[in-house]
Amino acid sequence: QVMLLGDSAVGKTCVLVRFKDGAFLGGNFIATVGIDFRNKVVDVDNLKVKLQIWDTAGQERFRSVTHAYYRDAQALLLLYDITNKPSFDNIRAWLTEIHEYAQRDVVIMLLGNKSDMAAERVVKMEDGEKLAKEYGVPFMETSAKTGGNVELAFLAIAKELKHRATQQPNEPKFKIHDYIESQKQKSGCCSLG
Ligand SMILES: Nc1nc2c(ncn2[C@@H]2O[C@H](COP(=O)(O)OP(=O)(O)OP(=O)(O)O)[C@@H](O)[C@H]2O)c(=O)[nH]1
Repeated sequence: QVMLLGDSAVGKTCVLVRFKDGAFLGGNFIATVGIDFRNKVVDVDNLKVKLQIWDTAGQERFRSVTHAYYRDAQALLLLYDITNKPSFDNIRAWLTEIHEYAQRDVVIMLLGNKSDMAAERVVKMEDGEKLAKEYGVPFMETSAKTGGNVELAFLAIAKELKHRATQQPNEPKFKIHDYIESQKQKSGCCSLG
């Protein structure tokens, strides 16, 4: 199981819909109530990995509902919105909650979403990178609108989980940081090959 976490309106539902259906939910913002999930099967080195992805409500009043699901998650995608400073400042509080409720070896990835909104940006990419480094978690900026890095975020998680499940003693360990660094698109844009 993979869980999406972060403040309300950072784009958790949109990132999931982009990954699942390849589309962008523009227009009216409809806050998630409680928790919702979608499945997607991805190919990892010719092996099918089924991701069950839980989309949680960012609003405070649903916190007690979502806490109950943390311990079943193998991976957590923690999102903030690059145009919303408080959503970035709250990441530390999210990480504290994660350490309190999630499994100790859970895979965590930090995502700065809405990278397409360059004109409204208030959180620098370096600040995201710095915070991620401090906590030792992989980081990338994503855009549910253009699709930038969305697929990569889930694929990196799927690869990591597959390696954990099938790791042979003599096999080199999968390095999620290196994989992401070699694959990621630096800008939010989409027109790469
Ligand atoms: N430009 C742009 N807008 C986005 C992006 N992702 C989400 N949005 C918009 O941001 C708003 C909130 O997106 P949601 O995905 O519903 O947010 P959420 O994090 O699921 O919110 P909660 O369900 O309350 O936790 C919507 O109006 C989206 O259209 C993005 O990458 N780029």
